[in-house]
Amino acid sequence: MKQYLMNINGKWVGEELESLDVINPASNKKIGTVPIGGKEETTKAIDAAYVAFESWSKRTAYERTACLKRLHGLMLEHQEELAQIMTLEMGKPIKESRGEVNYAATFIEWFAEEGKRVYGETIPSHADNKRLQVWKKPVGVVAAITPWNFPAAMLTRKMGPALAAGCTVIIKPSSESPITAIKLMELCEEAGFPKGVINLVTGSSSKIAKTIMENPKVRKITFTGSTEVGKILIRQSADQVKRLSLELGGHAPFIILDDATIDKAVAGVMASKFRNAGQTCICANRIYVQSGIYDAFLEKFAKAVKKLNVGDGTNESVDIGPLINRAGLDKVSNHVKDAVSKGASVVTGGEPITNEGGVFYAPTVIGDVKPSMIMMQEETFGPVAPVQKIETDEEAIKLANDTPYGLAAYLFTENVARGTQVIEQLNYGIVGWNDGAPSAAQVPFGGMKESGIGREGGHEGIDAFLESQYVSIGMN
Ligand SMILES: NC(=O)c1ccc[n+]([C@@H]2O[C@H](COP(=O)([O-])OP(=O)(O)OC[C@H]3O[C@@H](n4cnc5c(N)ncnc54)[C@H](O)[C@@H]3O)[C@@H](O)[C@H]2O)c1
Ligand SMILES: O=C[C@H](O)CS(=O)(=O)O
Repeated sequence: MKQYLMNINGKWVGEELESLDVINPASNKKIGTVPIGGKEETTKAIDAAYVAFESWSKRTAYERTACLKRLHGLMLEHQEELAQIMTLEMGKPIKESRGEVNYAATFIEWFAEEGKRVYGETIPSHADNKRLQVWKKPVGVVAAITPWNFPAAMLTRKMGPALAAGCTVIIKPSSESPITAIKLMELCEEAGFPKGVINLVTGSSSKIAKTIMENPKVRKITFTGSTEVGKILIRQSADQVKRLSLELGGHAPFIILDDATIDKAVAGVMASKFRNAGQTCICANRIYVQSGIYDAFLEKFAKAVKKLNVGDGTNESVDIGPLINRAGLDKVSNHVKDAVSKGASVVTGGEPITNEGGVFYAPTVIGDVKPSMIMMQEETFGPVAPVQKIETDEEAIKLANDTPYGLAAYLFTENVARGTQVIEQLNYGIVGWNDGAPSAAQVPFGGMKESGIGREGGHEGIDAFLESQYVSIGMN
């Protein structure tokens, strides 16, 4: 059984600490251990990042870009190794894991270039004896806390811009899938990032976060995870006014109007809903279908869902892997039971699948749903697709916006004017219009309302790691 370690100031450490097990959710078997780091280790990581910041922030953007480009190449070279460990530790089908490694690498590649375009400004002066400028500076030491469901991409979506901007980082991956981050750390070493620029700690998230929040050397927290934890971090960050970027929970409405192309809509829902077994922040959580095509859509959709192959993600033919753990399976089961108890009908699926100790749930379509059902209000985070019939565009907009979340929404209609008028009224940071898979490195990804603060990806993604310094120059 491999004992993986933390990396602090260029050294692999933690073998003397108590460790936690990393479990393969497809088999319930232990695949490795990681150290349970706490205050001492986190403080050492912060100190290392703080010291390294002095030199790293003064490197030219071109020097930083060179490290990032080497990391990009190494990620592609090690795609299979990274994908295999990702699938083992969190269950994602291997073909999706390979895709995630490529997707994760695009953030490194895109921000390697973006770092060379951190431009300041000159501002027309109001007085002939003054010159007004805006200089851009890296925010400082950054703590990055990431979720389990995209263990590579959610990390590089933070590391890429932070490092390109000249910041140094402390990474805290999810304890459910820490090994992918450790493997990425190995590649960062090989890419030649100086010691202390990137540090990785594993273990007690609350103790690590508390140490981060109480240390003035950390100027920025970038978090991806649940809204509940995001709210804890907002409260904790207040004492030292730490900068925050928050990528939080979602509850995506998927609206299909009667002029949509049904086959395109089915393909869109399949891509959005069943990616990572429905364990993504932007997957369709509520599917609203206009009455004129409801029956035809439901028939084709259910037929496509029944074809999905469930099993161990290391098998190339598998489409749906396990849920992340027993708690995740129980949540999905409870959401379905709640819906059925309130009058919903199971069109297909609706049951857990017992398979070699793993935690699997059958790809499921639920009909006759109502807004009062839990799955229509909270993230199910599983392969369950609730479908509700709607009559008008206005009804779809009202239902779609009736949530504290505002991350992603989807609309399928072929009518440009109609689509524009609907989307203008949707309170969501991301909208897939006839597209079930909108994510990319060059776009501003993030949510409104309780789905987060700020954006990751695109030029806004690097702005999150920069401070603007206004300089007024007296010429007399
Ligand atoms: N908006 C996005 O881009 C995005 C992307 C991926 C996942 N998510 C959301 O993340 C959630 C699933 O991921 P998860 O289960 O890993 O989320 P989570 O909030 O349980 O954990 C996220 C990270 O925070 C850590 N953490 C847990 N409690 C903490 C605390 N008190 N203080 C500091 N850190 C703490 C965890 O160890 C993990 O590293 C879903 O809600 C999903 O929608 C959002
Ligand atoms: O789970 C949330 C991720 O941000 C989804 S994506 O990989 O960015 O599409």
